[in-house]
Formats: sequence, C-alpha cells, structure tokens
Amino acid sequence: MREYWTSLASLLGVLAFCQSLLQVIFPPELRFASLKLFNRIFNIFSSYCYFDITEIDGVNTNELYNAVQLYLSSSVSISGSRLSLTRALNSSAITFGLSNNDSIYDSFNGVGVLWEHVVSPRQTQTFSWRPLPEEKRGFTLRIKKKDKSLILDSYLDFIMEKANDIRRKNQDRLLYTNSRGGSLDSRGHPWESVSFKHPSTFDTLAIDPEKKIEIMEDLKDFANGMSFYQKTGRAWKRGYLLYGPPGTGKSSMIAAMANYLGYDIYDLELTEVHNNSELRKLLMKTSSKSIIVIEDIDCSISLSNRNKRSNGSGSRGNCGNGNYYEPEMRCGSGSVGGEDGNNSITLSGLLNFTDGLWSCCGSEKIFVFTTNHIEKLDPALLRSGRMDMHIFMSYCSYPALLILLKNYLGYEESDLEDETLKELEDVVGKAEMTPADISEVLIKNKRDKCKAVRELLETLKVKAEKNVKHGGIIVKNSDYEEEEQEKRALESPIEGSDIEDANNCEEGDDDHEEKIK
Ligand SMILES: Nc1ncnc2c1ncn2[C@@H]1O[C@H](COP(=O)(O)OP(=O)(O)OP(=O)(O)O)[C@@H](O)[C@H]1O
Ligand SMILES: [Mg+2]
Repeated sequence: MREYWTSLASLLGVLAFCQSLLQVIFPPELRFASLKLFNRIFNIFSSYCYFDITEIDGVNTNELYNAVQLYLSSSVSISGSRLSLTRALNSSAITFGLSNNDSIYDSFNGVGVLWEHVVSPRQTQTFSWRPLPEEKRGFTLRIKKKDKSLILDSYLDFIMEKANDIRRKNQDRLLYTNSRGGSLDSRGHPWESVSFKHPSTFDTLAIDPEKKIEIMEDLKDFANGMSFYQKTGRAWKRGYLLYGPPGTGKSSMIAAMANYLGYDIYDLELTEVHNNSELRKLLMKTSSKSIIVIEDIDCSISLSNRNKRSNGSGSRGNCGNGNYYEPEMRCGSGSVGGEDGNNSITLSGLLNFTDGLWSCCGSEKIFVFTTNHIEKLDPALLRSGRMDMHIFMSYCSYPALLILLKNYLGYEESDLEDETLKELEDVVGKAEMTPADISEVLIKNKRDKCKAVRELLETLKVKAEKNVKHGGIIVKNSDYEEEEQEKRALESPIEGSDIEDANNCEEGDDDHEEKIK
C-alpha cells in the first residue's frame, strides 16, 4: 500500500513538472492557438463531423434550435435517461426535452447520428439591445463524415417539418380577431388572439352524412395537397362559401373545420378595416395552416349586382340585426373618404385578398365566407377559384335530426320506435326548423328523453301545419337552394362584364372598384 502511495506521489510530481514545462514552452497567448491546432489535427483524423446549433444566432432566436428541441421531444427522446419537461404558452400539453449536457442517438434513413445538448455559462455579456440568457445553449449534431452529404439537408428539413407538426398538435388552436381597428400591438401585430376551444366537430355537426363526408374529404385533400398545388401551379388555398338561414350551423361548421384540420382561425371583421392596404397588411400577418373567416359577408359588402345598383334599381338589403341599408349606403365604418379608393375597402381589394398575388403569402390557407343571403353577393366573389365550394346549410333534414337526437339524448335510430321515426321523417322536412331551433327543444327536456321526443314531434307538427297554411306550397331545402341560384343567375348574367371588371380592376381604379360598406 505504501508503495502505491509513493508511485502515485511521483506520478503527480511528473505531471506538475510537465505542466510547468508546457507553460514555459507555450505562453498563454500561444496556448489557445495550440489547442485549436490540436483540435484541427484531431478533426482531420476523426471520422465524424460536428454541427453546432446555438440557441441565439447573433441577437435572434435560432429557429432551428427550437425545432431540434421539439423534435427531440417526440417519442425518440422519451427513451432518454434524463429529460426536462416543458409546458409552452398556449399549450395544454407537456413536452419532454433533452436535459443539459445530455446526449441521445437518433437515426434517419438508416444513418445513425448523435445529438448533444451543450449548456455552458455565458462568460462575457456583449452589448445587445435585449438581455441575453445567462447560459449559452446549443445542440451539437455528430454525423459520420461519409453520411453528411447523404442526409444532412433532408434530415434538417425533416426535423423542421416534424417540429411544426408537434407544435401544432401540442398548441391550442388560436382564434384571432382584428377588433382593435387597425392599431398594432407591442410586437407590431394587427391581430389579437385568444385560445380557441370550440367543441364543434364533424361528429357533432348535424348535416346530411354524404355532404359531411364530401366536405371532410375535400378538406383532407386540400391539407395533403402540397405537391398537387405545386404541380398545377395553383396557390395553395381554398375558398368555401357557407350559406343558408340563420341557425343552420355555419359558424359551427367553421369551428368543426378548424378542429378537424388543426388550423387557427382568423375572424376578419371587415367593418374594422379602413382601406385595402390595411386589409393586405392583415393578410400578410396571417400564418399558414389557418382559416380566414368573413362572417355575414352580405352585411359587410354592398349589394351584389352593380349594374342594378348603377341603374338605381337596387333593393334594400339587410345589414344584420334588423337594420336595413340602401344599396349606396355601406354598413360599418369602412368608407371614410367617400369614393376615394385610398380610404375605403373595395370589392377589388377583397378579391385581391382572396385571390390575388397576396392571397398566397404563407400558403395553405382556407377562406370561408358566410352569408344568409347568397343572392346579394357579387358573382365575382363567388366564382370558382375564389369560392371553390358553395355549401348550402339547410333546415334540419331527417338524417341531420338523427344526429341531433344522438348528440343531445344519446338515442340511436334503433332506440326509437319505427312509428315515431316515421312520424319524425314525415314532418321534419315540412316544418323547416333549423338545427338550432331543434336543439333548443331537446336541451329544454334533456332530463326526460321521452318527453323531449314527444315535445319535438309536437313542435315539428305545429310548425309544418303553419307552413302549409301560410305558404300553401312548402319551399323544400332543395327548392330553396335552386331558387337562390336562379335569383343569382337572373340578377347577374355570367358573361356580363361584372366578373371581368372585378377580375381586371386594379386597386385605386375608381371606375371599376366596388366600395364595401
Ligand atoms: N348543423 C348543426 N349541427 C349541430 N348544431 C347546430 C347546427 N346548426 C346549429 N346548431 C346549433 O345552433 C347554434 C347556432 O348555430 P350557428 O351559430 O353555427 O348557426 P349559424 O348558421 O352560424 O347562424 P347565423 O347565420 O345566425 O350566424 C349552435 O350553438 C349549435 O349548437
Ligand atoms: Mg354564424
């Protein structure tokens, strides 16, 4: 044992001697250079290459660092020995991350890589407009030199994509509004946001099942259609027009769409937008994978038929909440400077918003307009490419009624007697009640299911009878739809210069522009 201590002491002595010798040979100014040289020689002979991804790149946050952190929080890292837990703002999910100075193996296309999370204290606080964190953080990626060109670019792209997916999945949907009337927040954003937790889904939506499937497939095709849109040279966006009587589920449909695709919603309040350039700025500040909604567009935009109006034969329109406006008058506060295109929103401005060059900034955007009066809209706004799908939200049909009975009372079709079902089927079409009206009856009696069905049947019968007495002929949903389309066709011939005008008109071109509000 004594011998052991003696040899250890002499070894330490030799080490101390070597160190002082090194200090004499390599003065401090040379020591750093020699370390660098040693590192270089090591790198030449090493079969690995290393990539540092620092948290802060100059003064900006490095997007890639955040992406790697999120990516490593997916299932790969859960097997790590030490993990850090995070819950981000606006998120209800907890994510796992790699702890400080911990490392983890990952593989991509059969190639193994090593990630190390490097955390070190920040030594000198360099001048910066914003305070930097006390610790320097970064990820170091180690890849075999021979694999570098094989995977590096595609691996990093894959990480960015995966991180975006995780972010979207973890983060609550957001509902944005421009209710501040054009003023910007401290970060220069014109939109205000709140967490969006609307429970409406396609399961709870009472519409005909075939129509529902058609819409869901259309949405899925859109969301998965990146290569299609690229191949065909089309902007990656889609327009839906939801029209029909109040209380038929237009707003609920928008919420269901957002929940189905995991998109945020931008609820555009046109009455708060003062001119076309403000509209464009709002559009520029919307993110990809979002639904941009203009509700009750017939109230925000002047009457549809410009020829008719210019001939002075425009009818009165509903401005919402029972207020009527003459064709020349606008709802809201959009028209500040009368006919001056610079001071008001115009139809061409709105068309550019949905269809022009600006509409595709950010890509993967859905535009949804809703209206109770489709016949009042300008055909230029409705043409394909702008509003790709026109969805009629009808009065409650029999299949939709079955969905409501299931949602509100937990009744399957088989739970009800054939006779009751037959009666419901006979009367629901004639009653012309909206899903909103029907759900009210069901909610009122939800404690007593039998009573709820009885009362619903009674209400439907009374309504149906009233309709027959009042109208003589009952306007069925399909007739309503046809009637609306006929009205539109009569009011605005398709070959007319209206559409052409709207397509061609440039911003600021007063002859062509249609003022809104
Ligand atoms: N098709 C439907 N399926 C399920 N619930 C519905 C449906 N339509 C209406 N409802 C219910 O009625 C309420 C009102 O519906 P919603 O606001 O979606 O109607 P809307 O068509 O947007 O009406 P408005 O034209 O007045 O804006 C919702 O809270 C929803 O619960
Ligand atoms: Mg609505």
